[in-house]
Amino acid sequence: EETSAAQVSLPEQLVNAFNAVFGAHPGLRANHPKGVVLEGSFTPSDKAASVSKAAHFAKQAKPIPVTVRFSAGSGLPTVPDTNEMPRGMAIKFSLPDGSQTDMVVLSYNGFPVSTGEDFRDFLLAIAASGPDAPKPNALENFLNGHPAAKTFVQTPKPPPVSYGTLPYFGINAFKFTNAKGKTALVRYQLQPITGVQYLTKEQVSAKGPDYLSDEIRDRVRRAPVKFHLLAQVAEPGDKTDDPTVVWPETRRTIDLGTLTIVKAVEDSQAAEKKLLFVPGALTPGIEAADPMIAVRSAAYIVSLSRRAQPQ
Ligand code: HEM
Repeated sequence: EETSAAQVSLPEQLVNAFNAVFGAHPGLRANHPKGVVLEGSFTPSDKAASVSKAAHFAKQAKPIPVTVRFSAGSGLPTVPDTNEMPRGMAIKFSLPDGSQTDMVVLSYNGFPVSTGEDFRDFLLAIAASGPDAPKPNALENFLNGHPAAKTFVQTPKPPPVSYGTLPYFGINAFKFTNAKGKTALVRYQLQPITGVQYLTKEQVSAKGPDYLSDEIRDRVRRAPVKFHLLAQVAEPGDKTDDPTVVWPETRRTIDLGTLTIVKAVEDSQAAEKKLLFVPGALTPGIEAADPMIAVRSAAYIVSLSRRAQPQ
C-alpha cells in the first residue's frame, strides 16, 4: 500500500530528509548526533528580570542548575571535529518550581533558509546532488534561488580552539514579557568569556577527529567554562519570522546573566540518549515569535520518538 507524501507531516518529512542526506542511525539524533554532555549553572544579571518574568531571570537564592550539550552540526555520528561546520549548544535550565526550559543555539549567526518547508527542500536538494548527479544539480539550483543558503554554504566555519571559545546564536526570535506586561522581541546570543578563538589551518591539521569533545572535558577539569547570555533586542521593522535575516550588530543587547559549565557528565552517551532539548520548551515570560520554532520542536520530537525505539 502506498502512502502519499501529503499524509506525512512536515516534521516527519524533515526527519526523513535528514535521513536521506546522512543516513538513518538507530538510537541517535537525526541531526547533531555527535555531542558531549556537561553540567553547570546559570546566574541571572540584575537586569534580566526587567525584560522577562521567566523564573531563571529572577533574582535567585542559588544559581539555576543547567545541563549543556555541545554538538557537531552534521547528521553524521562520526563526523570529524576538524570539519568546517556550525557547532551546536543546547541548554536545559532546571527551574526552582521543578519545571525545565530549553535553549538550542548554533555557532553560525543566521539560518540558511526561512521556513521548515525550505529546510526540507534544501536537505532533499543536497541528498539528490551526489558526485554522479548531472550539472547543474539540485543543490546548485536551490542555492541560486536561495541567497541566504548560498551565503551559508560559502561562509567559512573554521574549527574552534574549543566548544568554549565559540559564540552561539539563537537565530529564531522570541517574545519576552516582564512582570509589568511590557514585551520585547529578542534573539539570544552566548559570548564566551575567553573571547572567540578559532584554530589556524595548520593547527587543525594536527588535531584528531574527536578533539573538541576531549578538549572540553579537559578544559572544565581545569576551570569553569563561562558564557555571557545576551538578548539582542529588535527595533520596529526587524523581522521576527525570517531567521535568514540577521539583525544589525548595532541593536541593543541586554546582559541576561552568566552560564558557568563546571563538569562533564560521567557517561555522556547514556545521558544524551535520555535528553531531549526542544526549542519550544518555554516558561512563562518567554514565547515563540518565529513560526520556525514550532516546526523545529515537532521535528525534534519525531527524532526522539524514532531514536527511543528499542533496537
Ligand atoms: C526547521 C528548522 C530545523 C529543523 C527541522 C531542525 C531539526 C533538528 C532535529 C530533528 C534535531 C535532532 C533532535 C533530537 O533528536 O533530539 C536537531 C538538533 C539540533 N538542532 Fe535543529 N533543526 C532546525 C533548526 C535549528 C536551528 C535554527 C538551530 C539553532 C538556532 C538548531 C540547532 C540544533 C542543535 C544545537 C541541535 C542538537 C540538540 C541536542 O543537543 O540535543 N536547529 N535539529
